[in-house]
Amino acid sequence: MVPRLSSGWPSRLFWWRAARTPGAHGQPSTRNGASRVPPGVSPRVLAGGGPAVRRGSSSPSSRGPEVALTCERYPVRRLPFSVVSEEDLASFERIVPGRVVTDPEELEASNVDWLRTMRGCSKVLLKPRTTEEVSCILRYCHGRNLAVNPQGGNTGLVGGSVPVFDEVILSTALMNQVISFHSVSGTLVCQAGCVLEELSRYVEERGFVVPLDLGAKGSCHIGGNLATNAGGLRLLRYGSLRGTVLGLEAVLADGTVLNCLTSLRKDNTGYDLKQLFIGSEGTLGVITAVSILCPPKPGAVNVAFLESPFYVLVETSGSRAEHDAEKLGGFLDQALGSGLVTDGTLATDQRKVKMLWALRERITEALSRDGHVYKYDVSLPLDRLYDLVTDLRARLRPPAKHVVGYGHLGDGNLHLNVTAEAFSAPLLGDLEPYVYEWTAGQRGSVSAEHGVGFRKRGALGYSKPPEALQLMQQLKTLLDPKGILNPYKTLPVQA
Ligand SMILES: O=C(O)CC[C@@H](O)C(=O)O
Ligand SMILES: [Zn+2]
Repeated sequence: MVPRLSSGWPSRLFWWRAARTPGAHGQPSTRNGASRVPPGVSPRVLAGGGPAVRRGSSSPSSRGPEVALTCERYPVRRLPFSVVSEEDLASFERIVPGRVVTDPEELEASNVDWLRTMRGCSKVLLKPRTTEEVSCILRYCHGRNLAVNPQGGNTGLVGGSVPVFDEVILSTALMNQVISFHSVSGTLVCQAGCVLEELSRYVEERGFVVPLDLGAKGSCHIGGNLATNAGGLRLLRYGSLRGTVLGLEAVLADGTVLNCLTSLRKDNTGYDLKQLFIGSEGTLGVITAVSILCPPKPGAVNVAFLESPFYVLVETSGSRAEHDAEKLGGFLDQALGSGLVTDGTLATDQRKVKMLWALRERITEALSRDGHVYKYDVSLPLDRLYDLVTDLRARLRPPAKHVVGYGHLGDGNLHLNVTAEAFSAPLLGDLEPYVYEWTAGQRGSVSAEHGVGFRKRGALGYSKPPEALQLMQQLKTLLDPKGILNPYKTLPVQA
């Protein structure tokens, strides 16, 4: 069911299909089992709808019952870090005056993840504005053996951005300044706490685009994007952050500032150290500033939305509207003529393009309204991408409600989501390790783009050999010997 497109042409390509598990309740399906609209997306949205809901836009407390403490739901033991004392709070107050948050209500939003499935019990949140302040905080915490949870927009889906116990939360929210923008090369240098959507607006006003786009753009921070090596909606077109990031600045666990914030296109001076921090999820250092290459804003954008039983969104971007329209028209004629595609709609004007993208971007939000969501984010060979979904639909019974498969077709990335009314340990047992074994059987990856965080660290062995895991551990010990940075995350669970 994959439309054949000339290689390298589509800039973004997504798909989804939804169906109920046997015996589950939910919205009516069409005869072939596919919903007419993506799950949870109302026809009103299809017809024009409201603005896209941003991940993180609704406060956790406004969305249902109390979230269970992570340490009560999952088998995890607190490591022997110190406990924050009154004296520590006074020291923090000297480092970031007026920006030490201890109010439990304010802390709640930072202790709970966006999915509302993980909750820490941190007693303090710090809001530095500068790299020097981050350095002082880490030097202090290192000396006192206090664990630290670096936090950006808290939009992650693997529990990497919230504390597991009482880690000090170090937020980048106030580190939101653009440092420089080069109007010829498109090189953007900014602090880590800049919100992705605001950066997008900033560079688009100057004729460029950020090479990264996500449903969570309204809340996520660029530093968090780098720390998690976020993939997102433009990866097929512009490649991963590992290619578009030119440099970064990070603060190490002991407070050392590592300034690799270059903007050079070529720099072949030995190890590419910035790559260590991209995707390290705050376990090796706290990213404080980034330098990123922004491509020119495309002059023409076309979006095609093609229909059933799979829904595919194809975006093309180029510089000459007539040329692009002709190519896309040729493809659509061929796809419709061959019966590969049954129906579709095409958009070139901004409003409709945005509306079509909202359908895709809001699936995560829609799923979160369906109860507890078990999320898997796997890379698979393209010809097996959907088999895992079909397989699970046949296997699972209630309390599973919906098994939804969507993702990034062009990247071979399946987002497998299983919903249930509430968390169920037996259902988790039905899903894991089955999903991971299935993925490993295809030589796939158990985390295509969401990272490892707290949730996937037990599954790393399905995608990396023991030697690679050992090297990861050695690097962690080298850079953070006391293990204070984002503990309980990203590295394999220690026996
Ligand atoms: O919610 C998910 O499973 C995927 C979220 C995100 O990576 C997306 O592609 O929309
Ligand atoms: Zn995705």
